[in-house]
Amino acid sequence: MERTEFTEFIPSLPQELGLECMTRLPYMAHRVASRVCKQWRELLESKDFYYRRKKLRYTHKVACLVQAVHGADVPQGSKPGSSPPSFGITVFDSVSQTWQRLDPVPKYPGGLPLFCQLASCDGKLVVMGGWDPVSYEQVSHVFVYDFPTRMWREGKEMPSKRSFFAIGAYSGRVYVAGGHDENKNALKTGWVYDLSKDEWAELSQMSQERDECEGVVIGDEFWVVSGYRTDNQGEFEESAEVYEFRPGQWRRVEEAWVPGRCPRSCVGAGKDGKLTRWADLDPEVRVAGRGIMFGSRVMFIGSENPGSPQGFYMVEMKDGQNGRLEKINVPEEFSGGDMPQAQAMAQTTAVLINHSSSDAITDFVLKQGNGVKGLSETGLKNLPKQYIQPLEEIISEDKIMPQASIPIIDMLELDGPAAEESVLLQNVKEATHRFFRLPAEEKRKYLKEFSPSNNVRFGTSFSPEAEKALEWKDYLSLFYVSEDEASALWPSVCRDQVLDYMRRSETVIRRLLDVLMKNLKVIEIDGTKESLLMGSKRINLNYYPTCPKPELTVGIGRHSDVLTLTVLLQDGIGGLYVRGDDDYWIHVPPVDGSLVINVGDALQIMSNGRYKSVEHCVMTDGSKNRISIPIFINPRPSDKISPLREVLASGEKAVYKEVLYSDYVKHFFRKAHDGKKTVDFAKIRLT
Ligand SMILES: O=C(O)CCC(=O)C(=O)O
Ligand SMILES: [Fe+2]
Repeated sequence: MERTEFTEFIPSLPQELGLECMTRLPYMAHRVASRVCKQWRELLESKDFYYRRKKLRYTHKVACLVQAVHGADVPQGSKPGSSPPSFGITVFDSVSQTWQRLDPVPKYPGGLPLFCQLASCDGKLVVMGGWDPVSYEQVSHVFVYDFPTRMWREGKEMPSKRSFFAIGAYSGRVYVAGGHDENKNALKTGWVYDLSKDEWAELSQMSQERDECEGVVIGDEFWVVSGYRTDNQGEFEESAEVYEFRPGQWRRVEEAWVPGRCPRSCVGAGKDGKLTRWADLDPEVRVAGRGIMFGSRVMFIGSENPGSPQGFYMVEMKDGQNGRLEKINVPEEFSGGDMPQAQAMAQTTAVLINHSSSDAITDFVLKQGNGVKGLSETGLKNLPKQYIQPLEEIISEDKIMPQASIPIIDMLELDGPAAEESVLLQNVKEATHRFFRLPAEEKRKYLKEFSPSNNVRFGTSFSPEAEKALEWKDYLSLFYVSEDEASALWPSVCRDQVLDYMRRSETVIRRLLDVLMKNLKVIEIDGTKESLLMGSKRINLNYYPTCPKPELTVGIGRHSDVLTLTVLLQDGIGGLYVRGDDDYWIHVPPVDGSLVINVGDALQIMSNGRYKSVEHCVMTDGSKNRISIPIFINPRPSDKISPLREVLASGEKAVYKEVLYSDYVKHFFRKAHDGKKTVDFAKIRLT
């Protein structure tokens, strides 16, 4: 029997009809469909087919997000102690509600350069610049993604290196302006890249330098919003520059932006076609800030409450008012809330760009932070004054209230006169800086894999194995066993000063515990109680390097400490927040010569909930390095903790059961920071 050649797209359907069916196939199904046969692949990848779909209006916009990719391989030569952050481009189709990840760009098996900029131009996705994720050097690569063929190609490199610039595309060209060069000099220059000719040309200069400005194309203008000058690092300006495509010249606009506020990711063209801060658009997403227009709909990335997980939302914008906010279901793999970050180089997250599988209309770029842990701009308050007072006063007036978890206490009489105290504090801060200034190879010796002792550990983040996002922090953690052990094993650049500080903080710790216990009717801290309350000690030297994108990450996510008390010395930078009774966050300002005392979970359990452990977190700073030095006062690992006998003596019902402290700590470290949930581990459940 003679074999029939199937030349139809769909066997037994006339070619015309088969083509009609193929045209209706949504873009997100093209990848799979192109594997059906050569004929389908050729059709789906052809330009004519794309124009046909476009003409018949079967194309629509999709959003492209730069998201962290978990579990990527660690390239050789990466920074010590960490795998470089790995990012990929996710495509979200709001019509079919489907999510896909694009192949990595050429040269970057891990996905993308860090901090690269994206634009959509002529239906193609253009990726420019950024940093090499291994060496953290600026790169000038250009990559272009073609959606029909799903292929990347390399474009002509940018004329020189430039990061954190504004980008926008218009009529087959990509415009870049501002940012900074290799030497961190803010730039007022700009370039234009012609996509089809693969050529770069220089633009005229803006009126001033604009580092970390943000770009958006509105109508036939390229807006370069805010940014700051080299000498005013981080001082975001209120002005913008507008490049008018037609005459090809810049115009300066004053009062275009909220001064001091970073514009990155937050800028868009609103429904009236004017420059908009997405954060102002929908009050329901209280920690919004990132958005993308899909015609009359806007996709938001944000949280409903400060600190609560970040989600994706869609809102219909009707005339003059916003419609109901719908939560978009995001498969776990693409939820992108927490972003993995490299050691002390935590960073970007997502760039959402408006491209279409077919047609790019307005280019827009949006970065999504791991705002998951971010705090709302509105929910912040300053620490009430009554918490800032001398230790003597607090103790003598019995002011440590059962509910108080955040007294800041003047560190009077550590163990000696005040002048000595300030030298002591200065010394330990300097020792901390000395340690973090050591060359990487030196610090590396104390990484988990290499450290001579489990009691000395250099690392990053909190529970790196459990967290999807690492925190923007390095630390040296020193568990105190004995003076001899410490002298032998702790790094010599800081050992003596740290030991001295620990030794002399003993007095203040005992006095605090005395008064805390007195309030619980514990008359005497005998040997057993002493072990239970302060049987083991650890000191951390925390280092939060300047973060190029502070709005996108955190130093430490929201958590409470597991222990009895934390005695924390911070430098003058600030950034520590504690959670107040309501859902607002209080900044704990640095007060010279003072310590911050945090009540921990173990004390909450032992006091049967009369003292509450304090939830806190640390925000990153865009222009300064910060250090902090907490001393962690713990029960011993082998102690069983439960509400104290004295607390229950009057018949009060125990709220917490007895738990082995080491089990409690293990439970804490098994997961990422999650506010105060750990304490539920010890809660007695009422059935
Ligand atoms: O750096 C700070 O201010 C807080 C540090 C902290 O919360 C911790 O190490 O548990
Ligand atoms: Fe803490």
